[in-house]
Amino acid sequence: MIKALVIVPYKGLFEMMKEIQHEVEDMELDIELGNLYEGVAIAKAAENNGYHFIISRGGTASMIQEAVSIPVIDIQVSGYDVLRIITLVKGFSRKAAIVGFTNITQGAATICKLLDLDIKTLTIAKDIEVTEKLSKLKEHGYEVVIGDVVTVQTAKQLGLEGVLITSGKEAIIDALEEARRSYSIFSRLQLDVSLFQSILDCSDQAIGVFNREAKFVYGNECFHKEFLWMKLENSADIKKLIQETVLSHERQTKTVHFDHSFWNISACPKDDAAVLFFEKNISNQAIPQDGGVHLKAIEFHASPSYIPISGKSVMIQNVIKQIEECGKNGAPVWICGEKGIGKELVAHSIYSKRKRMDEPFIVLHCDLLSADQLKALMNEDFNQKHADGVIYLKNIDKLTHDMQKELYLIVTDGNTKNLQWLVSSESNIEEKVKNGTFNRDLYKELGQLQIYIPPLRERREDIEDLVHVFISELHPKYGNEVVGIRMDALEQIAKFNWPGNVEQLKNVIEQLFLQTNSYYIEKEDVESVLKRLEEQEHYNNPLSYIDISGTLEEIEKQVITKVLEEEGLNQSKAAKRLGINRSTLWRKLKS
Ligand SMILES: Nc1ncnc2c1ncn2[C@@H]1O[C@H](COP(=O)(O)OP(=O)(O)OP(=O)(O)O)[C@@H](O)[C@H]1O
Repeated sequence: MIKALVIVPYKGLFEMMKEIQHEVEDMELDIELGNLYEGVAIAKAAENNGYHFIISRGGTASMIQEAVSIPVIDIQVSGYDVLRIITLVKGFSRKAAIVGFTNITQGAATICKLLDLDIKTLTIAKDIEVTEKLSKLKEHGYEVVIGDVVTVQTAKQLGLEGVLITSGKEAIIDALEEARRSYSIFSRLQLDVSLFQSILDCSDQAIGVFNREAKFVYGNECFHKEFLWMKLENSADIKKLIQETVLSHERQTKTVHFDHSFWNISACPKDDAAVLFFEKNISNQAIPQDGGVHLKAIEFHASPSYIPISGKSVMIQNVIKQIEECGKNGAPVWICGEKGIGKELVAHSIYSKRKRMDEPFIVLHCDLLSADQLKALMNEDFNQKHADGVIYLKNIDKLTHDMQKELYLIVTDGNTKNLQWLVSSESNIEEKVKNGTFNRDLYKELGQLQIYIPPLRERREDIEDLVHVFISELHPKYGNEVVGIRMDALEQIAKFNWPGNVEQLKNVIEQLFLQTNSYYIEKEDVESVLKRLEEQEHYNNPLSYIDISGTLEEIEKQVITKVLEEEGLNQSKAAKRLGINRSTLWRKLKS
């Protein structure tokens, strides 16, 4: 049965509604009296009470429709209503005008013409025009104004006679008829909606709809099982993806790490919203859910950011040339060099030279990767989806023997022939191959093309460029107060040995950027930061502070003293660390 709330703006209509209520059997009608804002307040309070429609009239109906999401049916002003009111007004001796929207004035003008009546009709497009129009009428000697509730109220405020066009029974019956028609369409649609809803709920893919502000609109059953939509709304990556989709009107795909899992998300634009299809990334099978270190063993970069390689040295220019060549043919490339020298950056650059960049760039951290993870990653599903992707094996020399064998089988398997393998290693790998600690076959397979990046201390002429690039990169992160570095400060930086290479330089520049209070990084700032670094290096290198020129006993004593210092002179702790008992420690110190 149709359930409707009728909100009427004036008392007379309330009474008439009550009368009609008893004659209507197929509808449950609740009737309330409320004009304009009062009407809106009533509608809002009742919005969730299971009504199919709200029925109201004129300005009150329009305002309610803006405030609630259920459909509002307007009791239209009928020709009978206009005729009725004109018949009434023609008896007035004072100058009268009909003011209202076209729904009133058009019919009224026709009737006045037919009956040869001298009643002016004035059409308004917006409520706010009423006061101005009525004031003008008043200036021209009009005393009576006929219209709807707003017109009549304004007329009264201006000292004019306001006559309300009331609704007759026919208009109400028409409105109820419209409610019946709408309900039958609505019920059919409802059936369709629940059919589509159940189809979406059957899907084992999570599907969510978000509006352009990244606010949640809809989610299928699987979506609600997988996610809390509030969390998704707050994810910066997801917000960005939605906004890009809505603005570009184009389908976007991205791999996002969310809630301890990787998700391949396909986002389709739909009007002012984005429909997101979530698929668990296969690398998750390889990731234990304990959120431990293994989480970082596999990284998917849907579109790795392209950072230009800076440096004017011949050595680095040579590296750039090699990247151009290696990028063209898709063959494996072995990138070697010390830690933090830019091996991953070079790998990204090779990827960016490829014709197609829609395949992911997958980083496997070989020092964290387990055999199970490797096997799980390279399954059939992976081969189907990412057959043309790029895999970067970071620090391949850290793989165990068994894993090296496993990897060799994968690399030489026909299914992976279209993958591009990029590899990095720090140490001299040929030595390891010679002494049998690295698998010769695997090296032969992956090491035909090699790019060697020389340490930073061997190409100090690159330092100036790098420093300026790093300062400019820090502006968006921390603001642009620091604009450069003094020449003498730069000289200090260029002299340093940089055991941690470009990565270490980058970190030091960030540290200097943050601690500098002026526009330029000064020499004193650099000196103090580098001094601290040297002390740290010294401290981290145990042999550097133990004099090994003495006898074994003397060296042993130095080691014990150092450990004691580190343990805050706590003998028990020092003895435990050294694997001796307390009395032995005491005896060795005394000797
Ligand atoms: N020539 C360069 N121009 C600009 N930035 C560079 C350059 N070389 C390295 N970098 C930056 O230095 C940082 C370290 O580089 P990257 O991570 O590629 O080194 P890596 O050799 O792969 O390190 P790891 O020791 O982790 O294997 C990165 O932020 C990278 O962007």
